[in-house]
Amino acid sequence: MTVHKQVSLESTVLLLERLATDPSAIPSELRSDDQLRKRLLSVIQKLVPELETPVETCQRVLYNALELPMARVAIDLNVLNNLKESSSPLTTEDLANKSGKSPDQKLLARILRYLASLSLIREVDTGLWTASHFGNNLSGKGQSAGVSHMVDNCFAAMVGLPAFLRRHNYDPPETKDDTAFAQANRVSDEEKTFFDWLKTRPDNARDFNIFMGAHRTGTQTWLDLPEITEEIKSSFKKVTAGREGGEGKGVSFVDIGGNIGHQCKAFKQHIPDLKGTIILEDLGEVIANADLEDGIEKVAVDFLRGQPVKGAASYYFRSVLRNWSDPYSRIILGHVRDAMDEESLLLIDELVLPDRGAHRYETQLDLTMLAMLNAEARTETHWKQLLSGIGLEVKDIVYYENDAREAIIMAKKASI
Ligand SMILES: C[S@@+](CC[C@H](N)C(=O)[O-])C[C@H]1O[C@@H](n2cnc3c(N)ncnc32)[C@H](O)[C@@H]1O
Repeated sequence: MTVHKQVSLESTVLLLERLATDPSAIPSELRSDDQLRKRLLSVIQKLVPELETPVETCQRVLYNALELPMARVAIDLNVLNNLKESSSPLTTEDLANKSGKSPDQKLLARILRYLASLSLIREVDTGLWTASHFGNNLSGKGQSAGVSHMVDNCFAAMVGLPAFLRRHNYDPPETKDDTAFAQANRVSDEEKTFFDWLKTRPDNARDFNIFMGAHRTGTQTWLDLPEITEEIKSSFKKVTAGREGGEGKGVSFVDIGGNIGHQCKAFKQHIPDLKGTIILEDLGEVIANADLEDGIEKVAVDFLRGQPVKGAASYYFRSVLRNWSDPYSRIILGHVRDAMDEESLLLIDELVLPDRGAHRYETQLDLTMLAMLNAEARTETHWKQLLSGIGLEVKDIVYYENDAREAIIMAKKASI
């Protein structure tokens, strides 16, 4: 029995070693069978902390803070993309020449050695480098903007969270001005919130805006849900019926805090036959960067102050209310409630956390919202309380991603 166990364990380890050293040997079924792939990933991630010694755990965890900043450097020096685009391995000197930044070569070699030790790139010979699956995964436009956003915009707040929580005796305030973000960045009075701070930092804002187009975790989108798109179509018919101008003058979709219009464009693509105007709302300086097509209009709105578009078929928030604690969310939602017709739909595209067993994708987002904005990701019970407290009734919650439970919460004005 023991011998059998040893033999099968040894052969399992050998097999995994072979796959790690030569990723081309990974069976294609493992990449194509998503369930099996996720099971293997989950088991490996759970086994690592179980098998480590204290020294190994410290080596892995204590220096973790270096990983993302050095990925940021790799992106800055264009290392990942240069390797991805090259058909043959590149030397340190090649990478220095192609970086556009003339880095010191000894420094670059140290950085590359570190990146290779994390598998962000591969070291095929002394001073000779090639791309890796891991590095390629981070090199896309949205992903590399995400790395830059995390390091340049969020890192100080994350690192400062312990001191902030100590200062507040582990009972953080709900205000938008006194945050770990504000404390860590020692912000001036005019830029106390992250969104105010972005106003004078166009490079940081650009990375944030690009990342917003790629920040969701799965491949499904809410627009793949026919039960929701059919509801919008039906609501559009009802809100425009009997109105002057009819369907031609109606508003089908208002994306509130819609950034530079990723979802407005997706909406138009998914429901091209729906008449009516699509409206993108965000702060003036944000929509100034939105490049929109016909049929989508932009309106500069501070959603804490009001909702100018009345009686639209649908009002949509994606990843917005997670930025605001309950008192602010009540103000924002209250303005929308006042603008809604009886038949208008409120669509909240958000994480809906389970009461227990939350996924890492959910818990890490929740605490990032705390660090940046004194805000949070909410459970189903919390969402229902928040909405019913201001006269909005949840009609349905439709989940469309399972790891991080992304869902559409559909609500209407509560009948009086
Ligand atoms: C986390 S982003 C989500 C963007 C977009 N909905 C998405 O899912 O890609 C939050 C958005 O809220 C906008 N925002 C922040 N404060 C605002 C305010 N007071 N009024 C209007 N928009 C605001 C930001 O500019 C940003 O585009």
